[in-house]
Amino acid sequence: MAKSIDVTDLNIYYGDFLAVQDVNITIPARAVTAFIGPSGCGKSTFLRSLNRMHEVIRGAYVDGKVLVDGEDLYAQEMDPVNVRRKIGMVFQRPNPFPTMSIAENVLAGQRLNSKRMKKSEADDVVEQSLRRAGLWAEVKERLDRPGSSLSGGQQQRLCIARAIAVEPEVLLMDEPCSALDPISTSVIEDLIHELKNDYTIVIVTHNMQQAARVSDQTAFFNLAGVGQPGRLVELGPTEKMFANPDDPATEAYIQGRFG
Ligand SMILES: Nc1ncnc2c1ncn2[C@@H]1O[C@H](COP(=O)(O)OP(=O)(O)OP(=O)(O)O)[C@@H](O)[C@H]1O
Repeated sequence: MAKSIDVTDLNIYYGDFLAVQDVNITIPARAVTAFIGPSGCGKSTFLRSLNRMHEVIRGAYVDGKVLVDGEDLYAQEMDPVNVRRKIGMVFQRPNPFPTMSIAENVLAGQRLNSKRMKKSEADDVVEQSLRRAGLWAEVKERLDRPGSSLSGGQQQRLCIARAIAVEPEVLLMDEPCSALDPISTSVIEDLIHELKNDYTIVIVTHNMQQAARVSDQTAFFNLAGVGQPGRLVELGPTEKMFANPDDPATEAYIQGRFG
């Protein structure tokens, strides 16, 4: 199920503006890769290029290659909708469909893919996805209540359940805990740890402790200067990146000297 991602010479544009320049990176399967770096260096932009969400913005495009287990995401015959099904995304603010029930929220991806399911099959997807997202015990008695009736941390786990219900190969998470309290954050971090047995996970985070806790490898992005594109400065095993990075800018950022 989980797949590795190989990015070669990727440039990412918003119209004429080159936001991220010349990224080369391999993201391994069944591991967590963290993207860190100061505001505006292109972490979210790069993340969105990994499931073709970037091009949803008018005038936005990329050049270079993104291969998922050798398959070119940007090949002409590749359907972006299918790409987004295989490479799921969880956003900063929990965004369940507010009027849909908890169960319908979990099934929303399936419905979008117009997958017809028997009731028993749908019930099974709901239960399994909520179990995997660590939310089942808390919501099993109220599956028909609206998604908006849950707390922020529960809503984020519901969004994770929705993302994994379609059995993606990769899970992209853009600051998934930044709107959550410390207890919910810790629940989500445990969940990430659990999910990496089956998924390729990429997480953008501003929280250095979180990157150190949850990730196996860390990628540090930075800007060469104001108005310059973001670049991948250093990539390495998380322990090494935090204890003994090669680049002085990585060290300065991790130590909180800028950003
Ligand atoms: N929709 C957009 N249209 C034009 N430029 C954009 C758009 N979104 C982001 N940018 C620009 O692209 C660059 C990278 O932004 P991005 O949001 O990817 O950075 P980031 O590292 O994720 O920042 P943060 O940590 O603050 O979320 C910035 O210069 C930003 O202004």
